[in-house]
Amino acid sequence: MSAPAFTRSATRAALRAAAQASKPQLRSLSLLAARNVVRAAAPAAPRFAAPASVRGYKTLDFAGTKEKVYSRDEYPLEQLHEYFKNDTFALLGYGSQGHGQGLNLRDNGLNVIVGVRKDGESWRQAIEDGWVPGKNLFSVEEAATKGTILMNLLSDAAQSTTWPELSKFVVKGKTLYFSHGFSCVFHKETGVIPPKDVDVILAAPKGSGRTVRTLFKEGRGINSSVAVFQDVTGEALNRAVNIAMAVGSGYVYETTFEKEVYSDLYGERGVLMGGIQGMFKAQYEVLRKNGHSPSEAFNETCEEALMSLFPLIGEHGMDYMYKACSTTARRGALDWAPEFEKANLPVFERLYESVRNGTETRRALEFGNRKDYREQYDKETDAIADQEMWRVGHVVRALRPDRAGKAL
Ligand SMILES: NC(=O)C1=CN([C@@H]2O[C@H](COP(=O)(O)OP(=O)(O)OC[C@H]3O[C@@H](n4cnc5c(N)ncnc54)[C@H](OP(=O)(O)O)[C@@H]3O)[C@@H](O)[C@H]2O)C=CC1
Ligand SMILES: CC(=O)[C@](C)(O)C(=O)O
Ligand SMILES: [Mg+2]
Ligand SMILES: [Mg+2]
Repeated sequence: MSAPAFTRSATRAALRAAAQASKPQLRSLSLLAARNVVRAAAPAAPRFAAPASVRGYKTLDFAGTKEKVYSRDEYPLEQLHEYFKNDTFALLGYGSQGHGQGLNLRDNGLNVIVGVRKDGESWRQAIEDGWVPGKNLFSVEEAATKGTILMNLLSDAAQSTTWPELSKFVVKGKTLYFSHGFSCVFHKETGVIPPKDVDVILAAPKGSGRTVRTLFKEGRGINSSVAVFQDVTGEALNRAVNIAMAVGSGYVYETTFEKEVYSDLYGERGVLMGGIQGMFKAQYEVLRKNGHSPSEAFNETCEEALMSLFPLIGEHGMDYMYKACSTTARRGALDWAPEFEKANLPVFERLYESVRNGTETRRALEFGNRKDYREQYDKETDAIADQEMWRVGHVVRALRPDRAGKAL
C-alpha cells in the first residue's frame, strides 16, 4: 500500500511552501520542514497495511503510540449513498453543528431532514439556509418520528431537558447519534439514559460547525472523533465512521464517549477559548499599564499572533515558528516557555478536575436551560467585544491588506 494521501499532500504542501518562500532563509527552513515530513513518512509506509476486513483505516504512529485513522478517500460518495440508502438523517437542532453537518449531508445528496422548535431562532435560520417547512423542516418530534438516524444536535442543555419527550422516539432499529459525549457520560446530571436496544454513537468534529461547512466547501474535511456508547447491531463503529464522513470529515479518529467529553470540555475552556482570551488580555493589560498605545499593545499581542506566528505553528510546528523568528526572540521564548508552563499547570489541573467531577457540566446545564440563554450569552460575549483590546482589534482588522480601510 502506498503512503497515505495526507502524508503525500503534507509533503507536497511543504515542498510547495519551500519553493514559494521568497527569502533564502525561509526557503531553507521550508525545505527542512519538507524533508522532515518526508523523513517522518518514509519509515511509516509498511504499517499502513490494514486488515482487508476493515475498510479505510490506517494505523499511524503518533510519536510512539499507534492509533487508527480513517480517511475520507476510502469512503467515496457512491459508497455512502449505498450505505445510507434506507436511512433518513433527522438532524435535531440547528446551531453551529446542525448548520454545518446538515448542509454537508444535503450537498452530499443524502436523505436529511431538520427538526427544531417552531418559530425559534433556529427555525428562522434553517429557512434561510433553504430548508422547507413540511418538506425537510419539521418540529423536533416530527423529525424524530421520520428519521432512522436521530442526530441529537440540540444544545447540550436542551438534550437533557428534552430527553423525557425525545426518548419516546428512540426505538429499536434507530440509531442515536451525538456530536459530544456530554449527555451520555454525565447521565447523572443530564438524565439521558438511552434504551438498551439501540446503537448509540458519536461523531464529533474537532472544530466549529462553521469550519465543518467551509472545509467541506473547499473540498477538504475537518478532523473528527468517533466513539461507540452502545453497540447492539455490531455495526455501530462502522456506522459512526460512515456518518462522520457523510457530515464532512476528512480524517476520523477513534475515542470513547468519556474521553471525548473530558478532552472537549477541557480544551475549549483552556487553550482553545478561555485560556487564549485570558492570556491575550493579561499581556495586553500589562502593555497598556506601561504606557504602550492601544494599537501597539494589540498588534504585539493578537494581530501578530493570529496573522503571522500562529499560522506558522499550524502549518509546520512550533519549532518551525521559533526558527522563523529572530535569534533574540528565540532566546527569550525558550527561557520563558517553562515559566508559563509552570504558572499554567495548576490552572489546567484544576480545570480538568472540574470537568471530571461534573462541575462544568452542571454549570453548562444550569446556564443553557435559562429561558433567556441566548440573550445572556450575547451579553457576556458583547462585553468581550467591548473590551478595549477587541475594540482596537476591530480597527486593526479593517486595515489588513485584503480589506484596507473598508470598515473605517
Ligand atoms: N458548536 C460547535 O461547533 C460544536 C458543537 N458540538 C456539539 O454539538 C451539539 C450541538 O451544538 P451546537 O451546534 O453548538 O448548538 P447549540 O449549543 O448552539 O444549540 C443550539 C440548538 O439547540 C436548540 N435548543 C436550545 N434550547 C432548546 C430547548 N430548550 N428546546 C429545544 N431546542 C433547544 C436551539 O434551538 P433554538 O434556536 O430554537 O433555541 C438550537 O437549534 C452539542 O452537543 C455540542 O456540544 C460538537 C463540536 C463542535
Ligand atoms: C468547536 C468545538 O469543538 C467546541 C469548542 O468544543 C464547541 O463548540 O463546543
Ligand atoms: Mg470541540
Ligand atoms: Mg465543545
